[in-house]
Amino acid sequence: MFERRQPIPIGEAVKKIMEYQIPGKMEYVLIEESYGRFLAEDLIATCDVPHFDRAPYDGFAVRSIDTTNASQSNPIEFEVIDHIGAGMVSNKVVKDNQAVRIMTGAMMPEGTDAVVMLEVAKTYEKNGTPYMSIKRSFKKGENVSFRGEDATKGEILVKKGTLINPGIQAMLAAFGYKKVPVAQKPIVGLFATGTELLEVEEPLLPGKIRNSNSHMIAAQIERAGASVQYFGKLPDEFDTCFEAVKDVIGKVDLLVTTGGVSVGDFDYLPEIYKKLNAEVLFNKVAMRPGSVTTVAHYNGKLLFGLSGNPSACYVGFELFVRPIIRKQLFTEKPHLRKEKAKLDVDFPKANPFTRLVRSTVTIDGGRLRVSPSGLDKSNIIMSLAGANSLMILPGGTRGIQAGSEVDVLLLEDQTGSEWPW
Ligand SMILES: Nc1nc2c(c(=O)[nH]1)N[C@H]1C(S)=C(S)[C@@H](COP(=O)(O)OP(=O)(O)OC[C@H]3O[C@@H](n4cnc5c(N)ncnc54)[C@H](O)[C@@H]3O)O[C@H]1N2
Ligand code: MOO
Ligand SMILES: [Mg+2]
Repeated sequence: MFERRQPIPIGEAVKKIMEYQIPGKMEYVLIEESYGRFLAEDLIATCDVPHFDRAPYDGFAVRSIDTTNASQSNPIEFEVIDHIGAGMVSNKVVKDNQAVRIMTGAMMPEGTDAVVMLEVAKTYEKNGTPYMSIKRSFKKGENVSFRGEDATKGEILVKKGTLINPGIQAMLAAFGYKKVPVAQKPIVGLFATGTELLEVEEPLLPGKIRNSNSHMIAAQIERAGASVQYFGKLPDEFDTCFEAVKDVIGKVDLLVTTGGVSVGDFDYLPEIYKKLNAEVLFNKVAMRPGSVTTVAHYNGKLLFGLSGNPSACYVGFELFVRPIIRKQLFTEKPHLRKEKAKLDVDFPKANPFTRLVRSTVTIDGGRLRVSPSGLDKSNIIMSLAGANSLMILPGGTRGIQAGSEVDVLLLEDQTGSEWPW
């Protein structure tokens, strides 16, 4: 008897997956290798930045009190007693009407509390001794970059789970993190199933197609922040697939398969889950494409049976695999970022399931606009190239008109959402 599957809403399916507590793991990598990784600990200031008062301009370090009476009609003269650049430290103590010629980044000499920019000082020599004079007063602290103005020791600056960007690289260096605590990349095992599949380099044959999904998913796994362990393609043969799947489960953190998950005579994933005695969390989701996406739990591991249809596979990955990867990377917002956008075209046909349309979001006058990036069928590959988002069209009895506001999930954005539905 044919077993009819019971579709569950997307939000419920995501929830079932996210209930699995798969703890993230930490490792240390050299700062040179940390760009693009996720912080495994809060980034804390290990020192004040800067850790000394310094000059933000090229000029003269003075005691502001000596400048009080300076004016256009009353220039005040200073004897220049030392000359320092960044990295140099003056050992002179600056006294009444004395100054140190100082360059940007150099430490303020003892006794000084203001910097006169080169442009406003008149310089000259008297008997071989350098002097300078100014025609305006300077306040205490004027033109000084103070110790700790950028960061104070002990301050929490970046939260655990944040993607390391070039700015964070600068901070890590400034605080002396030669080794950076980052989230270990979860290892995602990957199989493509299908007797019809050819390798990329093989010539086309009748009834056969090139295996494009494994390359697509490998890239999605990397985009999500994990490592892919590709185990190759499998023919649609039960025993071969069962043994192969069983064999690798212990070697990976998550296992993704593509194809063979629907109700066809050669779709063996459902039977494989049964024979493994895996707990199937769901085998039908009320969405298009990707309705056949099946997720099972076995021996502490999640097994993701993504559809063989390329677009269905792609969408299934982004909705269900990405967040569990991001969770293991300590991200607080593991889901795709959800925003509102104005729809550019009509979708007159009703659909009972929520549709996730591969789309292109553009920014127009500061507002998001969205249109499909190509044909909206689950067996389509080409619409994926221009997809920077998934437009969410709620299921129902009516279509949706151009000009309506719709939700979009942004595929390239790193901010994320806590919980989309
Ligand atoms: N009677 C029913 N038939 C189908 C149903 C259904 O509910 N009842 N669901 C349809 C839906 S929706 C989808 S989506 C597909 C899902 O099929 P499977 O996930 O079992 O995948 P396959 O049958 O193995 O392949 C489907 C399709 O995708 C191509 N494919 C597979 N692997 C790859 C790959 N690595 N690279 C590129 N293309 C691949 C494959 O050749 C097929 O054309 O089932 C519907 N049927
Ligand atoms: O799983 Mo299918 O993708 O709904 O067309
Ligand atoms: Mg099938």
